[in-house]
Amino acid sequence: MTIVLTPFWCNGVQKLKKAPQPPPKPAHGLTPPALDDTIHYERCLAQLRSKDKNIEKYIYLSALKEQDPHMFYKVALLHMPEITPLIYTPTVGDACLQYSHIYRRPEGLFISINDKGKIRNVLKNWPRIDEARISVVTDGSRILGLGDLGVNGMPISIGKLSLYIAGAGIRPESTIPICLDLGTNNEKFLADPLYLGLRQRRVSDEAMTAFMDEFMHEMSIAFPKLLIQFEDFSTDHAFLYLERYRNKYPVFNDDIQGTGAVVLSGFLNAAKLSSAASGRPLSSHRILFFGAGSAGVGVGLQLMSFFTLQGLSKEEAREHIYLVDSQGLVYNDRGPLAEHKKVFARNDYHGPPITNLLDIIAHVKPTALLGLSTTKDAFTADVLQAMGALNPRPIIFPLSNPVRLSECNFEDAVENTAGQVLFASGSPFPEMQFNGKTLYPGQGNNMYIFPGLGLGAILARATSVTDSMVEASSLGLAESLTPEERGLGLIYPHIERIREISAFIAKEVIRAAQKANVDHHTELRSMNDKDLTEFINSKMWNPYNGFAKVGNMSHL
Ligand SMILES: NC(=O)C1=CN([C@@H]2O[C@H](COP(=O)(O)OP(=O)(O)OC[C@H]3O[C@@H](n4cnc5c(N)ncnc54)[C@H](OP(=O)(O)O)[C@@H]3O)[C@@H](O)[C@H]2O)C=CC1
Ligand SMILES: CC(=O)C(=O)O
Ligand SMILES: [Mg+2]
Repeated sequence: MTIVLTPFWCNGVQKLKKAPQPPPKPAHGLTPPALDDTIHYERCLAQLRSKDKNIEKYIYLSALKEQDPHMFYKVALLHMPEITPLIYTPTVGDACLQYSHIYRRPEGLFISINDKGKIRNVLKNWPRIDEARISVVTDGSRILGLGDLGVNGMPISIGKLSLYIAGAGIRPESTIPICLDLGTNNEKFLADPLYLGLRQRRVSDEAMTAFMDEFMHEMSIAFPKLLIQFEDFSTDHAFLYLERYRNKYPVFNDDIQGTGAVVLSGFLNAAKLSSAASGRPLSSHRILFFGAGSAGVGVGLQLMSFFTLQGLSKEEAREHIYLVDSQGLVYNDRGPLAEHKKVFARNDYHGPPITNLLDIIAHVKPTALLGLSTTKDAFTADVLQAMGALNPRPIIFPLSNPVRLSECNFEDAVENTAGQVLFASGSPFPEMQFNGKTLYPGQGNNMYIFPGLGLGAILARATSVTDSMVEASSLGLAESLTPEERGLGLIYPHIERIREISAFIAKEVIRAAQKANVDHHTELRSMNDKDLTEFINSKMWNPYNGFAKVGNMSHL
């Protein structure tokens, strides 16, 4: 018998403030006689697969999630490789572009600049205040590589939280997707009669900061146990608000820190394979970032921090990293630079700007080329061949999302490096045959990090998310490869193991929180690793067994 959950939007706010109850079993006669959970699961999969277009599959899955969350998460968890690209990148990119047209019902909180001065009243309308543990907050200003989508960014917050639930067993009721509406500079949306957001251009930086200060303060009062994940803020605001709030509230920025962690992890596993082929030590790597925004610089900072842990000075660590932006190689003599790029501006080049990627590669001789530029096909055949000529096993990560903005595809990377490429992309590519061998692309996406990082921070009741916690998530992910996965040459684990991986990452994150003294759940300190892992697993919400058996997180 399938369990039908009444969507909480239908119930009225007052009623919903009560603790969640197990869903009532539908009374006899209210479901068809032969409705069986196992067969219904097959029925749902068949309905999903009958749709031709991914956006239709997205719409079907959104409806299933609302009507029968257990079935939705069961399908998602048992078919992660098939479902993740539908509820997350790349399809979520289309869902955002079309949100104002495909919108059917509210899911999440919308807080606009017009709510300034009374944000508290809006937050009070959230039906499950006591349950709230994690919120993904976007202002829609840089959605994936698609730019300013205004309030159409909401599906990003929804999609990330679905992955928290599927991937780390966060209770559905404990999640709050939030989209802040501070206007949009997207002319097409402003002219669209169906656009769902405020019909005004983005407010000034000053007005935004005043709004953000009130928002963060009121969030901490309304939801005292909440961890906040900032998502897809434009790069200047991403760095600004992370620094402004990170020592005051439990908050992290997924694009800077989550991406930094996932890419460091993949880089470490790739570097092992690359070093085995070249004999070069880790300390000889030169990493070229094509793209110097929140993601590129975030990854650079994470790599630099790792190199300093290996005993290098900050200056020595910095030497390993080269940035390229839309004006070419980033170096000090080039002229004024955006604040976030300065840390990696080169001091060892004084000539005219180098703008062509092939020329930059000839100058830098990189061992690794990472794309975070939103520039489709920037890694041309010539670029890929140049990387192959420089390295027996070149590390090439085209990480821009969605897939249509990827700097190259897997097939081209394989063919232009004689199959030697160590590859990871932001959005998924299919495996391929090359010279009689199956080659597997990695997916270097922060979805491997944030569920475990968030779960660990929540369970530790961390008062802030420290750099050491982020680093622990990264090293935990790198370590979580099984011997079988290493044997296949993978640099990221199979996504089917996401719960196991998230539990491991959460354990590492909790230990790091304890070392940094930011944990408030001090009972966890005396647990050995085995008991701590069991504790983490016992807290994961499980869609298979029905609501009654779900762990209760209300004590956290
Ligand atoms: N795989 C993952 O997990 C993640 C992937 N991403 C992806 O990374 C991408 C970038 O995100 P983010 O850093 O926040 O975005 P930004 O827009 O802030 O950064 C883009 C960067 O690319 C540079 N750039 C743009 N065009 C070119 C070009 N033709 N040649 C060289 N450089 C160029 C820009 O240069 P300039 O500074 O001069 O404008 C800027 O430095 C997005 O597609 C996003 O989806 C982000 C987070 C996680
Ligand atoms: C994956 C992600 O966070 C991004 O592309 O922005
Ligand atoms: Mg993002």
